[in-house]
Amino acid sequence: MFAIKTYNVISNVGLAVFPKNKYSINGVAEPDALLIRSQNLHRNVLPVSLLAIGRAGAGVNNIPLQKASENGVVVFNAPGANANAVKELIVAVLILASRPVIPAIAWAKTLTDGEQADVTLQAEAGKNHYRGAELAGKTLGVIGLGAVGSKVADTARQLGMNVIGYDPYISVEHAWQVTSDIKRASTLSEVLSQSDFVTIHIPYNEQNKNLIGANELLMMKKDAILLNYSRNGIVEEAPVLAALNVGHLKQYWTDFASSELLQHEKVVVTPHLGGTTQEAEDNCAQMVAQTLRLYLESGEIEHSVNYPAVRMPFNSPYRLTFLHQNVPNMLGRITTVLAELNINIANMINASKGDFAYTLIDVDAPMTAALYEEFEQKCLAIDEIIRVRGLARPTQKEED
Ligand SMILES: NC(=O)c1ccc[n+]([C@@H]2O[C@H](COP(=O)([O-])OP(=O)(O)OC[C@H]3O[C@@H](n4cnc5c(N)ncnc54)[C@H](O)[C@@H]3O)[C@@H](O)[C@H]2O)c1
Ligand SMILES: O=C(O)CC[C@@H](O)C(=O)O
Repeated sequence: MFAIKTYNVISNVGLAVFPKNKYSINGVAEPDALLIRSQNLHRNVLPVSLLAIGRAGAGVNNIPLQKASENGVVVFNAPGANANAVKELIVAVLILASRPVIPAIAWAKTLTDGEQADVTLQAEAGKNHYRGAELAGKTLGVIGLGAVGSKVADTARQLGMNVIGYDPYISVEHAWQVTSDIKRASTLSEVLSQSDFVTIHIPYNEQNKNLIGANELLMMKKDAILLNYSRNGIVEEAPVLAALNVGHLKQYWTDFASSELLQHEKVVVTPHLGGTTQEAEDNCAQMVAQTLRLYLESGEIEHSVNYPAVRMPFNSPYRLTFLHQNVPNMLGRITTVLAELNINIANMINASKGDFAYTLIDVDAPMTAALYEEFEQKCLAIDEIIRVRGLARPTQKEED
């Protein structure tokens, strides 16, 4: 049995991925895996039992990645699984930022039939106060052309907007997805200075902390509108409020609340709604539950943010897995341990990601508990090996 502990509201479509005869959900204090959304794990102690963390979403800034890597905890996310939901919300925000639909609806609700004019006449007479502007022909700057940004850029083009994209680290996969008729900016200032709207779709990390501050706001057009549906720490709040106060920035729309922002009349805060659609919650939970299950049962890694992707079908009924540091001669040292114990290798694979690496070795013969214990002790005596697991190929019945 594997034990999963969940935090936040996780869709049942995701939880259904774990068969009840093989998994307990929220049954034990020391689980094999956590399945979370925005839960902040930075102050949590990661139990020794913990093999994996699944983030049902894109952003992983709520997870202590370095600590997880060093403790042999593989962290998975659900790349792209909520991108359509965010894109649709951004389209709504662009429209609502250009047309005063929300105040107009609020005003219409106040109308009552009068002696001089009924509500129809009053609505016609008052609508001029709620004149908006169209998106077509305006310029949208998109910072980050990953799963969300590439979709936003595409849809904005379909709405007739000019689009300038900025992503110096774009992946080949996303480069293929981005519509070819957007302008590519090679600097942040290029995208900021030319856009009527700027929308940010990048991860929060040390490098992107405060990416948009006073200097960057000054580069923006007067009366531009800024959207932050990525993370709060990417945009510095105080200079944004100052720019709104002096009329340099027209509006700030964000998915991340703070009491200062909520007070300001030119700020609109949505309560972290980007990925909050039924479809996105189902997609995210299902994708990450499947990768958690794959890792727990077969040792294979897909969509991890801290360890490399490694796929290898079982070549024999027994498998050994090694999470280790990415340093020279690890394979030599691991295979030496196996040779010392007279264990024959049927197949193996090794890959690395940054400072960490992963090796899967299928072995010919089953290992007795005593032999496995000896093998594990020898492996863990090697400082650079972080975690070792022994797995048996799931039977067809178990896979069903
Ligand atoms: N509001 C929400 O509910 C919600 C939902 C989904 C994602 N998000 C946030 O949006 C972020 C992006 O999501 P995604 O699915 O598109 O991720 P993604 O990994 O597919 O794309 C991120 C892109 O940002 C680029 N990038 C990184 N740093 C950059 C920088 N300084 N300048 C320009 N580009 C940069 C990367 O190269 C990548 O292409 C997530 O990390 C998360 O924080 C929020
Ligand atoms: O789980 C959520 O609702 C938030 C998701 C979003 O912030 C993400 O990074 O994917």
